[in-house]
Amino acid sequence: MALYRRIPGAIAVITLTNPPVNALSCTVREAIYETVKRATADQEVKAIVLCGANGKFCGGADIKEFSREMRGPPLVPMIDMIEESEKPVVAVIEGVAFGGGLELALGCHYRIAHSGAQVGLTEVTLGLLPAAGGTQRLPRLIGVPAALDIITTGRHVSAQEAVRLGIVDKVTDSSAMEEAIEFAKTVAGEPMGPRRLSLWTAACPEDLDSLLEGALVRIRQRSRGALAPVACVQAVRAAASLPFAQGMKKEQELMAYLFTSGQARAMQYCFFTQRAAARWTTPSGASWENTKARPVRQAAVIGLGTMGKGIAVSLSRAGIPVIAVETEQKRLKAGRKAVNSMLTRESQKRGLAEAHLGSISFTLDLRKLRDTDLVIEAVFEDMALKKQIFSKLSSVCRPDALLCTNTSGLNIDEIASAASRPELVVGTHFFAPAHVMKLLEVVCGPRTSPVAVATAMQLAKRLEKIGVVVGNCSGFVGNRMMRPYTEQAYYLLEEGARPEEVDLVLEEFGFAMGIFRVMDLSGLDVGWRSRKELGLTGPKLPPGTEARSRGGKRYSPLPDILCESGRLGQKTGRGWYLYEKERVATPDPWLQSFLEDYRSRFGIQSRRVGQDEILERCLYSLINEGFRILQEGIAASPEDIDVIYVSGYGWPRHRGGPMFYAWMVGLPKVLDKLEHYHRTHPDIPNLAPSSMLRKLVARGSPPVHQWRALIQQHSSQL
Ligand SMILES: CC/C=C/CC(=O)SCCNC(=O)CCNC(=O)[C@H](O)C(C)(C)COP(=O)(O)OP(=O)(O)OC[C@H]1O[C@@H](n2cnc3c(N)ncnc32)[C@H](O)[C@@H]1OP(=O)(O)O
Repeated sequence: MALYRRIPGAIAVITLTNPPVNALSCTVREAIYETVKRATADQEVKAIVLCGANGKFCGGADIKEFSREMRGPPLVPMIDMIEESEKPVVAVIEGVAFGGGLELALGCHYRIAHSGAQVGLTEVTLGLLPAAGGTQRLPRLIGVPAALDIITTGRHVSAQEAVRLGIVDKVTDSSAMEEAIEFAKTVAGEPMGPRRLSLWTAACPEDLDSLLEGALVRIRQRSRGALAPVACVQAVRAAASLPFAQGMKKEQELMAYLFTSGQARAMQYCFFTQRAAARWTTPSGASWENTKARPVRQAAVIGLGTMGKGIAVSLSRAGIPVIAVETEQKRLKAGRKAVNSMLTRESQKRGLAEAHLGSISFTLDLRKLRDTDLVIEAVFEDMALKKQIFSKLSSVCRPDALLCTNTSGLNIDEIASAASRPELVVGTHFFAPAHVMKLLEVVCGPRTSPVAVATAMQLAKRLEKIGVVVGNCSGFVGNRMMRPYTEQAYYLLEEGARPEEVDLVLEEFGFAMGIFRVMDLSGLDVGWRSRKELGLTGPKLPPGTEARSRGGKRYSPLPDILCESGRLGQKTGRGWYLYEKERVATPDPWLQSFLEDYRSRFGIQSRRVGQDEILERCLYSLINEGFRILQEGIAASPEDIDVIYVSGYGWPRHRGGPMFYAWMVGLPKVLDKLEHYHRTHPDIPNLAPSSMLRKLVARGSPPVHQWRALIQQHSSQL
């Protein structure tokens, strides 16, 4: 709702009241209409102040209403009504003014912000555009180039930048409300015509076409295939070239097209699932609601390799004092230097004073961890080494200290077996670079206690990461699903495709990089090392093993052969591609003839592999593994899998995540295709459709949010 009160000085104050973010629900819109009408009709009122309750102006339209039938007054005429008011309307921006919230403020005649506030036209992140006049008023207010950037990225703009750009008229460190009231008194009685943005003309550069073309190029690089940012560019073009009323018409047309699109649905699904992941539960009844996290006042990181350094920086950035441990003086020195320079860059970028960072001390002595609340071990993926460390930690750390292992796939329970308190051992799978990537898989072993899970999830929140609770199995959720995906990519090469063909299909789907470019970037030796450890290649491979088969299943030795010949990816200048200019991947003629030789050596008839087959075999095999993960209770819900893929594996947000995508495609189609590919490739068992997929199809393919109820009938590893 919106509360109305009159205060001395002939001011009407209208307060949006809809916790937690004062979203513009149907009731709020009705109340705004009513209260603004009341204020404009009241002879005693000379100016109006519009604010939000609880220190937040407004988080925009109520996203929950998007999936229901639209009720109540629409936003556009409501904002027009405010702009048309003869009495000045001053918006008090505290906390946030996002999406429709900022559009509402742009309809006001003045905007006063608190220094801690943020503004933004965030609609594009929900697959929409700012269709309550935002695409037409913002360019008129701050010019086309700056508006184009804000509208197409949906980025959050600080109050300081907002005042610099002219989005707000004033920023204050003290009470924005008091400032606005005093200001409103000074402008009462002035003509408001010049303050109506709809009457302004957008300042536009001469080379408008090249500005817009440049934006489209950046959009294609950032989110290929996404409709909303392209529509945003078209709407801003209208603001630059058409009168306001026609621009508004264009904005509405574009919105009508986006609003019902699958992409908008997918992105709104991502918004809610990301928040739902924090509300973890386990079948034992433990949950975020009934389990208290232990406070973490001091943390330690063991190992200052790539992951350890990023984790230490993340902790420090969250204001947590860190003790960083290494085994050798040389490594300690190099680690300290790297961490300190990362922190310096970080504080410069964020304008943070050092006081806001947690201190980091460096040591070779594990005994220094005796008072630590939480330790994150981040050494190499070597089970024996990890167990040794956990055994030592058990004797040096406090009995209640939480012991976390940063592993991308090792058995948490085996690591925990080396600790004297296995219930306090939890997996924290960070993603590289750990101070940048948002995802944290919190891996729960069979003996991990709810308190350990709660503390790790709370830590994720403090580190501004998205924590997702997963069960213990090789590769957990994310990496386990990657395996069949990468394997299919190798098999497609064996059968006749080229790396650039596979990558192009995946990039057109929306991944920033195809799988072969990703492997070249991270280094082919990463997978090689783990295949050697698993005895799939290298010295542990039993003599006489068939080259293209392991345990009766198809195996591709292609990546092993590349590694053996020193092609490790970007770092060696060649991998699946050639890198003559640093980081620029070009198709390599050598690889082409190598693949031809390989096929003829193994008697493989090369064929033209179509784009549909590339996409289906790669994605459906990954999705199929997702269904198996659900069946085994390794993930609590399909939504959790989708959060993992969107926030940690570059799955395009406008496709919602693999499980959501499967549902959008149609589960019967996914099942049918998997059956087909399994029939034609019986030596690839993971193409056999999972029983969970069959079950969902048999039940009429219910929407994703209903799967959880079906899953609960199965076993759970959580
Ligand atoms: C007719 C079409 C018109 C479209 C124009 C629009 O306005 S589209 C909406 C544009 N708004 C946004 O994009 C803002 C989305 N919200 C946020 O970015 C953040 O929630 C926040 C406002 C920055 C607050 O962040 P914080 O971390 O403090 O809290 P949460 O994100 O956890 O949110 C708290 C709960 O509030 C729910 N919520 C947030 N925004 C909205 C919203 N606009 N509509 C409905 N609900 C919203 C959020 O889901 C959380 O709910 P829980 O049930 O507690 O999970």
